[in-house]
Amino acid sequence: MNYEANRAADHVDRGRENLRDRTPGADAGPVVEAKGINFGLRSAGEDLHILKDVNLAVDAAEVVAIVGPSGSGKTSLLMLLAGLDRATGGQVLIAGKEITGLNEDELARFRRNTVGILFQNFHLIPSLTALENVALALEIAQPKMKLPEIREAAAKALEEVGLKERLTHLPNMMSGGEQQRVGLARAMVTKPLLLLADEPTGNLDEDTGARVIDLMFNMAREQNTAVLLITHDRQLANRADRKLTMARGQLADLSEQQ
Ligand SMILES: Nc1ncnc2c1ncn2[C@@H]1O[C@H](COP(=O)(O)OP(=O)(O)OP(=O)(O)O)[C@@H](O)[C@H]1O
Repeated sequence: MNYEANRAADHVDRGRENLRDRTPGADAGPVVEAKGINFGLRSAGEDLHILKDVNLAVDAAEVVAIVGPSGSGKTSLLMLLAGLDRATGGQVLIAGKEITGLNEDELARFRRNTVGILFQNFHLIPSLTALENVALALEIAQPKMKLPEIREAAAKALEEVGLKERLTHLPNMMSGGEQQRVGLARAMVTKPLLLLADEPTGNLDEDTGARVIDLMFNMAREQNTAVLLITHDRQLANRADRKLTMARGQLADLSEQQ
C-alpha cells in the first residue's frame, strides 16, 4: 500500500472514530453524502445517462430505503456509493471524505474498512463454511488482527444472527434465509460505517425476509451504522426512517408526501 492510500484510509478511520464518539444525529454530519451525482455510460453505440443530479445524505444509525421501477438506476447508485463504480460527475463523500478521486488501491482499502454490502443472491463463497465466510471479510479488513480473535468475532457475529449451530455449514447446506443471515454477519462483522443492501429480501419468503430485516435494523442501530437499502417490498420500505424513490435516474423523497 502506498503512502497516499494509507493516508486516505487513515483519514477514513479517523472519520469512523469521530462518528463513533458522537451521538447519532448530533453534528457529526452524514455518513454518506452524494452531491450532484451524474452517471453515464456508452452501450451499443448509445450514450446512456443513468443517474441525473442525484443528491442524498444518510446519517449514522439512519435507515433509508430506495424504491423505484426496474432499470431506474437504483443499483447503479449503490455501486457508486460503494466505490465499485465511478460517477461521471458530482461527489461521493463518506464520513466527510471524498471518494470520487481515490485510486483503485485507496478505493479497495476504503471499501474493506468502511462499507458492508448485502446482496440479493447472498454472494457467499461456496467452498467456505459460514464461519470462514464471515472470518474472511474481517481478515481482509483487519489484516493485523490475530486469527483466533478473528474467528471469535466471526462466531459472535453468527451467533448474533441466530446461527450459532451453523458455524461449520457450507452455504449449500443452508436455507436462503440462513445464507442471508451469514451475508448479514459478514457485512456487519467489520462494524462498517455504511451498510448498502441491494434487495436483501428479494429471494426470501415474507417471514424469513422480515426476520433478516429485523436483524439488520437492530445491528445497524446497535453499531450506529448508516443503512441504505434498495427494495421492491413496500412493507420493508415503510419501516425505514426515510423512503426515497428513483425514477429515470432521479431521486425524490417520498416520506414528506405521506
Ligand atoms: N454496464 C451497463 N451497460 C449497459 N447498461 C447498463 C449498465 N449498467 C446499468 N445499465 C442500465 O442502466 C439502467 C439502470 O440500471 P440499474 O441496474 O441501476 O437499475 P435498477 O433500478 O437497479 O433496476 P432493477 O430494479 O431491475 O435492479 C438500466 O437501464 C440498465 O440497463
